[in-house]
Amino acid sequence: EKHLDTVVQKNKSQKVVYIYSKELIQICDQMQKIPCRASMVHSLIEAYGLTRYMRVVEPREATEREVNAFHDLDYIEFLKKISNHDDSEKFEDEATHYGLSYDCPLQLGLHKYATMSSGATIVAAECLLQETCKVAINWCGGWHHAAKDHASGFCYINDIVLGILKLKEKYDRILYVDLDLHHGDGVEDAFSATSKVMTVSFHKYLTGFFPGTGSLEDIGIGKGQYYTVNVPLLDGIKDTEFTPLVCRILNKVKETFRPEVVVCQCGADGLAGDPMESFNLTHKGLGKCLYFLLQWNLPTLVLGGGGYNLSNTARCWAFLTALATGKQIPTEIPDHKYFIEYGPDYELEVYPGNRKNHNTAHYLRQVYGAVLNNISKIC
Ligand SMILES: CN(c1ccc(C(=O)NO)cc1)S(=O)(=O)c1ccc(-c2ccccn2)s1
Ligand SMILES: [Zn+2]
Repeated sequence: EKHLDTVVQKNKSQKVVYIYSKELIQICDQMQKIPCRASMVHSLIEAYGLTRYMRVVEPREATEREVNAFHDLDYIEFLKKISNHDDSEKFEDEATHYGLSYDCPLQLGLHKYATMSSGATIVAAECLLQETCKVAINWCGGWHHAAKDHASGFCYINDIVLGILKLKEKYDRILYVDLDLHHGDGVEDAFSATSKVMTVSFHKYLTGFFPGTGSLEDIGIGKGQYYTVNVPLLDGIKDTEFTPLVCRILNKVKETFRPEVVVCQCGADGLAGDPMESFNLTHKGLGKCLYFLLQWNLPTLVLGGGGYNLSNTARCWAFLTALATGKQIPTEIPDHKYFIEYGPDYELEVYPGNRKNHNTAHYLRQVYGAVLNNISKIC
């Protein structure tokens, strides 16, 4: 009896946890800036038959207590208040005060969306805490810009910070890796003064490009000095430069910081073909970065984020899901509800464009040298 129980337990701990429910997808589909993206991602993962190799776990809403562990009460109360009024114009001024304007449009059900997508990340973190899995995935999470007192960059509640606070209940040293095109400012700011959470962000850094933070000189403060790592990059970077840079830096981070758990934000707006028209990455480049992290065999929380070419984002995250489950998937897109969106080739591949790469070898050597110099200061 005991033997069987351990076998079952072991088997469960091998499976990747995949956070999903019809309600979660239906709510996330309503986000104006990424309409139906949640459905496209889930449908492709299901069409590739990957859900059978994962333990599907339903999310719940983040509780007020969990949300207020990071966010200010007045901001969350306001979010709740305007989310249920369709005449939100009368709150215009207050809305702007909380960052709820152009780039974080007001829409009905916003509060429910924010608490569901962050509850999903918290449930994923709980699965890692309970050691019932090694890898937990929430493609509806990864909202790295949300600040404690205001919305920013399409992000309302910072599910990543809430997930890390949950992991802190058990783990002492937590590594956060941000592969999104944009700087993970909200997560960095939350932990810039502590040496217990190391944040490493790879992003486009150019005057006037959102959010404008994340320079080489941005290394953390007080006890957190050197536990914030920023890798500022320029337009046009390709897998061949991005992947080795990421892996070499993460290798040094592992040696010095010795993380016990990893949180990886896999924003897909750095892919070739994204409307952000910045980086020139493919799903394979991001895949090699995630694969490198998974080889550490540490509990790993995998999250989504940006990604505005919806079919490329679905291609990428289906590929990363297959990689996490150790399954090969064919390059032909399987028939499913959104098949038509994958034309004209109907294949998994995302091909790099031939946009100019502004990252010279000299520039990348400078950045790499400065970053490694900072990391080596960690005792
Ligand atoms: C609100 N902004 C964002 C949007 C997304 C992100 C993001 O994905 N972060 O990870 C960050 C900031 S913003 O002001 O820079 C933009 C608004 C609309 C943008 C856009 C939309 C489509 C194509 C190109 N750009 S960028
Ligand atoms: Zn982004």
